Amino acid sequence: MFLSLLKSEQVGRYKDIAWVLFKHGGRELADRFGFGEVVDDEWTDGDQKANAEELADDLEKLGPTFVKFGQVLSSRADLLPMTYLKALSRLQDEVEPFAYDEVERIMVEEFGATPSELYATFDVKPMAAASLGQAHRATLADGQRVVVKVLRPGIRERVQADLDALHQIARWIDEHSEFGRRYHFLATIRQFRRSLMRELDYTREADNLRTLSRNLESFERIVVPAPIDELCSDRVLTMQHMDGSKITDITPEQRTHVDGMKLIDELFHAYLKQVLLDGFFHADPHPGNVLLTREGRVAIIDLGMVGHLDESLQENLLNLLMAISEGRSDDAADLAMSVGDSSEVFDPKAFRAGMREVLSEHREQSVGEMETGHLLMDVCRVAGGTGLRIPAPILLLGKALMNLDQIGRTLAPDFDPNEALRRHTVSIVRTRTMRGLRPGQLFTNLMEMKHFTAGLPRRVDRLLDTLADNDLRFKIDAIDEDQLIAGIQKIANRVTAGLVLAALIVGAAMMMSVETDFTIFGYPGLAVLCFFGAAIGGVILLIDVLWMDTGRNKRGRR
Ligand SMILES: Nc1ncnc2c1ncn2[C@@H]1O[C@H](COP(=O)(O)OP(=O)(O)OP(=O)(O)O)[C@@H](O)[C@H]1O
Repeated sequence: MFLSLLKSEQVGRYKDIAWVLFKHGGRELADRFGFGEVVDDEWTDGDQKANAEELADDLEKLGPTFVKFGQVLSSRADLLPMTYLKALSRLQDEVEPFAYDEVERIMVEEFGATPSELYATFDVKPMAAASLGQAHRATLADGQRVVVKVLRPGIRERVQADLDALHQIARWIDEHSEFGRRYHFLATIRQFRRSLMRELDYTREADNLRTLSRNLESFERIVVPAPIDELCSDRVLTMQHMDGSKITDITPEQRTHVDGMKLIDELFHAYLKQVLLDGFFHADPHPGNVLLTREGRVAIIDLGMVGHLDESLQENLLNLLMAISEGRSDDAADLAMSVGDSSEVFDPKAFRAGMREVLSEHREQSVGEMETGHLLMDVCRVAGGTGLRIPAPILLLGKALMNLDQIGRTLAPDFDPNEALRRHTVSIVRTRTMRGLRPGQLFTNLMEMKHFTAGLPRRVDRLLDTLADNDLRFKIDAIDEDQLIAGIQKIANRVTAGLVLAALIVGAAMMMSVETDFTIFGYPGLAVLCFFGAAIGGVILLIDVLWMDTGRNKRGRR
């Protein structure tokens, strides 16, 4: 057993982690490790909810790395049922704050001065204490209100040790279980390590705030706090204070003061722009990270976790979202398969059937119930269940859109995300075209796909039937070289004759003004002869053209 390979002081921690994973990892793993029957297949909804809450509690007890791990798992619609995703999304990381002495020590180490020397005021009591850091209210010398986030002391070392343990366990699971082969646990942990290590560097979060703020500057109802550069380091982040309440906490009275429909529409548009145009998006827009400011704007905070999409994934995702929102299940399945990575056990037939079922279920929903995020999460669930691995940014996006659906319900219950998706996508495609991002292909895809795909299944069906009957024939019209050359020669002769006739006419016209004794009908004789010559030649050429071409057309029809 792999536990025997570890140092004795690590064993206790590994055991705790392994136990939680196996306890909730399903019967397959539990059996494999001889823990007995931990999970029963015949769960009722109530059992499942209770187990999901228990998983959230167990992860919380394991500490900050696992609280973050739970938050990441909450986007894995391909791996876990919705009840679990919901329980994990609520995972609280309100933990015990650390002492102000530590804050002071970190400030001195980072900037060589204490908070009272660096800020005009600094609230000793933290406004929030999360697993990775805590936030304090402060003001600058010019009176500007700021929030100062300070990284928890010793957190990097602790997270590193936990990640090492998770890495070992994940590798073991991948090598020894069907579950691991299907879901590539190790790849998930590697990615988790990368994103968590980035979250532990506040200079990155400051960069993310700057980038998002720049990308969203055209949205007048959206605001992103600006970092205060001279008071930022990898362990301290000072940024503009956003004066407002969390969307989840707004009162019905506050709601009447804002145009909820416009706000959510702009927020939705901003998200689509982040994902489909900028390829850089806020990966954690849970309602607690979105504030409604006193001026009636939406503030986006906590840019610790961001998602990146390259251009080709953006394009595929755009087409996938359109196919999903229009209920074109076969197109959506094709697109998902082109972005996904098939495991050895992938079953395309079951995937297509699942997609059809999910999209038809959602088609029956009324406008108010439509949830794009939920829909995308369901697509990921079907993919995971049939062995198709969906890229992490799409999973993150599913969760982000689901959070937006929730924010939408709070701000404007009548908001229709599907309609908004279609409307904003058109403007996004236009901007992509103007920016020169593979415009032709994308635009054609979007605008023509609908009509093209309507007839496509029928055409493909017919083609496949013919192939199956071994009755596919090709008709090839070969070119007769001699005839082609004769034809070209004829064209050349006609063009030359035309040019000579044109020259005669121009020459005749020029001679009209020449004074001469030789006249015909009172006009210069040479000019009149040239005109006649040109007219007779023109008529002959015309007859030749009409005669020959009509004859060829008739032959062609025969
Ligand atoms: N710019 C800001 N303006 C106003 N309040 C803020 C601002 N930044 C953070 N806060 C408050 O501090 C809390 C913690 O901040 P934030 O979510 O960024 O911390 P975190 O440690 O990254 O949390 P999490 O672990 O949930 O990601 C927020 O929920 C919010 O109440």
